[in-house]
Amino acid sequence: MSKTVVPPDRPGAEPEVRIFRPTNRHYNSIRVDNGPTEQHECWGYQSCISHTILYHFLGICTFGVVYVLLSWFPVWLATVKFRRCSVADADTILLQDHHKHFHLCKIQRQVATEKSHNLCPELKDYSFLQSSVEDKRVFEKLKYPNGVNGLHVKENTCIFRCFDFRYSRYVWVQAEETFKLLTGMVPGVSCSELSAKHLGVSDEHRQQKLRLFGRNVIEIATPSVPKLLFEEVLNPFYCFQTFCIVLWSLDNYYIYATCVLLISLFGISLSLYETRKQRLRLRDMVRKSSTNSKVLLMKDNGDFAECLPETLVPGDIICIPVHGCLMPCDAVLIEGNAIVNEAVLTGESAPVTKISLNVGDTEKFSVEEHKRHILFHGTTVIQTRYYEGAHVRAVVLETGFYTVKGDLFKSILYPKPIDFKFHRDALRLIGCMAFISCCGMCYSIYIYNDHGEDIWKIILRALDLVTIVVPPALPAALTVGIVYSQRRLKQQKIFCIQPSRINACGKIKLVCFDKTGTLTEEGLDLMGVIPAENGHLAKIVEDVKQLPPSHPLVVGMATCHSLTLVNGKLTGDPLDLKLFESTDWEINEPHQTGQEGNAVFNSLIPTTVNPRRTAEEGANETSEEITDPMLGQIGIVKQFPFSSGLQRMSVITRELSQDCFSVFTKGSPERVFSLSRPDTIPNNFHRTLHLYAHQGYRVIALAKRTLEPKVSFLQMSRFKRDEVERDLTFVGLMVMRNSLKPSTHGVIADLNRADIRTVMVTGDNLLTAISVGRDCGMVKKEENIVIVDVMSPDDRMHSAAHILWRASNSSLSTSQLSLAGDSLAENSLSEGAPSRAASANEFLIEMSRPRFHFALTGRSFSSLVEFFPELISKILVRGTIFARFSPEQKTELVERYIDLQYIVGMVGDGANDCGVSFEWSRTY
Ligand SMILES: Nc1ncnc2c1ncn2[C@@H]1O[C@H](COP(=O)(O)OP(=O)(O)OP(=O)(O)O)[C@@H](O)[C@H]1O
Repeated sequence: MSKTVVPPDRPGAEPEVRIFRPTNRHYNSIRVDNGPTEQHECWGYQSCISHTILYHFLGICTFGVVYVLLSWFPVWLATVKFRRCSVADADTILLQDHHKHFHLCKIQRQVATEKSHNLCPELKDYSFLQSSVEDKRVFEKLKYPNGVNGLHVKENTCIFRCFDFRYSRYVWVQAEETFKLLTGMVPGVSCSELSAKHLGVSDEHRQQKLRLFGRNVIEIATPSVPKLLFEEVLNPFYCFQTFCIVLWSLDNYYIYATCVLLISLFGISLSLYETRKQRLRLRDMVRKSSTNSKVLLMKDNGDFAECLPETLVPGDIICIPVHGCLMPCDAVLIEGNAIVNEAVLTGESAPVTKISLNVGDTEKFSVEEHKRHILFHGTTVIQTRYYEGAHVRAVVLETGFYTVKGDLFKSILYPKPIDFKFHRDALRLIGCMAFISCCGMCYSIYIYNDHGEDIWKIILRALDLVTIVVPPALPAALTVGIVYSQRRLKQQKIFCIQPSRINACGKIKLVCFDKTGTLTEEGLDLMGVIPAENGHLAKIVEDVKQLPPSHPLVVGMATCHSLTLVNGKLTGDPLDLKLFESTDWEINEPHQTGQEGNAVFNSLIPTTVNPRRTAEEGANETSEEITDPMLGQIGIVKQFPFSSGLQRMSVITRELSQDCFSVFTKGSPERVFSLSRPDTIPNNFHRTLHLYAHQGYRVIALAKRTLEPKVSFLQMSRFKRDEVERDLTFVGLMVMRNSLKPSTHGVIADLNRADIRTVMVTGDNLLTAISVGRDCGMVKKEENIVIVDVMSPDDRMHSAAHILWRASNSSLSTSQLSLAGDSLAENSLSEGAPSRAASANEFLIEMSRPRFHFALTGRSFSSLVEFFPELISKILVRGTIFARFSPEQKTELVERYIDLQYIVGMVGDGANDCGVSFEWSRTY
């Protein structure tokens, strides 16, 4: 620590003594967090006159060759042009990204606030900045008497250091002596803190934040043609080509040199044209999904004012219009609900219901876990639902490139470099050739010299050898090839956002398919419902209308969904739509029927459903029914939307003429089974599920719970998901037909012919997936499927982790599955038993003789990863059916295949495949 005496601000005032923490004066590097999983490394550099002179001297002396060479190698450029120093003192940093690529970034100094004494309360969200500013304030002021970035440095002005890298800003945190990625969302903020926000941000605070975060725009720079040309021409291959053309011209090979020149010019122009077109298309895409419409902003005094979307900053409170809007930022709903179309992010156009944050939820807020409360930038709000007289309000979380949409565009602009073996081998080959040409060069110099040739000829001949060994027209040929394939793909309506990956696609060895909506039709047909009666699943009822309207299965099908009326048309998840339509009930949304402002529950206006009345029923209505319009109407008062990971959705409903609330949960039979009271599970549940799933039907289960009459509306509105989804009463099953798409067979057959493995990874039931896998030709008739059940250790049963191998059909004889006399049932492998592990290996080898496929569920996959990591690769190379996989597991599976050196393609259609596709497009 060192004490510094700072001159007084006012005449007569005492000089201030400030204590500075020692900064890291060593030349070591620092690590910079770039999100939860990525880290950059930084080294500090400072401009210095001697280095600058050296740099320009070398550049001028070599006619610009040094400038060009150093622009390819940032580490050398930093060494030659700057002086090394600690990161705390640097004005330029050398940054190594998590792909191990180097970049040079200039450090900027920004003014944080004009009134430092207001800094603490105002910028309390950015306490890290505060420490940075506070420690440096006086020091910086003395250093920059003439102002920073055109802003006059007034008394008490604070300055912070930052650098921008790939549309993200990193801010220097003095207390931690590191740079931190700037995020709008305050790290560690709780849901209750966010939902308790009732007033907007002061104008002054907004100005400061605007300076910190920049304008709320996603502006993709389109480099000018000369800039692109410069970047394109300044690539080592084209420079080598120029060298060859000059050499051949000097050697009188005019025609050959002209030909290569023309080919190269053609290649460069074509690649320039395509690159620019690509950038322009991307820019237009961003613009199309952005909005310029004014936003209603809540001010710090509670008033509302209109503002331009580009001036929004994190922490602002905005009002979502009743009739929807295009979201200008990422914001979390704190009041009211919204129906959103997220197709721009997920590809799924079914409306998604977003609900406001629970007041009093002390949980830490996280984008992943609280997605259902977040309205994402670029998505369309179709409608809003609100408390009477209140606005639908949301707190801005992130703006501009910091939003999820911004992330998506950043990943397109800066894809993960492809580590392609082919590229590495090509470079090795060029290296070998260069070595051979060097040997040849030395030999020819020796021979020509021996023959007494003149020096000019010796140089020409020696260099000639290099140009012969390394083919100079290679880059032009590659460019033309890629552009041509891109055009052919476009004719097939296949658009490629990264043309350089086309070459890699030719090397795909395995394609993972999602099932529903990809291999099978998006729309499902309801085959029938199976109500549970007296602890038994009765016969299938094909027409739901045959059941009484008050039957819990019918009420559940009519209420447990997230359907909504958009312009009078019922829209939502196709599965929910089919189930609802089969009940012949109708749905009413108050603001759709012009009852805006009518509060059915005094505060919340819910969606209501009721059985459609036939003309005959209408005529026979009793006077009581006519006077009480609420009779028979059921309000959907709270929704827990469908989640792929949870495999279920729930609603809380109330019959308007009654007092108590009911819960309906609909989801995968396994999940509903685990949430239901055991005494309510029908005795033939497993048998019935097996029967239908085995034939490829999609089976959904429904369960119900009636909440106690004393539960008030307020208590109900505060219920968390796990508080209501328990102790359910099993109600019945819904069986749906899920037929293959007409093109599926052909595509799988084509891939099989091309010797590309096909794999299904789905969220659906294992038996349904196996059946679809057989139907589409992924598993041939004569081939067998072995189900791998990996059991976790069970303390109660005193059993270790073990694997059970089961045949999926009876055609697989026990002798085929048995090994060394073990019967199928006994063929289990226990953790920590080496002798058994060896037998498992043999077992797997045995399996591969006739063609076998493995099928496993997400739960078994997790246990396999945890308890038998050594078997993963063996199971994956034979694995074809992966069922009940959560979106995260789908991503993990693709990564595991990549680790096994497969080049993987992923075909999916919905939000639950987005993680994989997004990851894959970055990973490969
Ligand atoms: N709208 C819904 N309501 C309740 N449960 C559903 C709904 N949609 C699907 N499910 C259940 O959740 C499970 C997982 O769904 P998910 O969307 O992850 O995968 P999937 O649609 O079955 O298959 P795929 O991954 O091939 O698209 C489904 O198998 C089904 O049992």
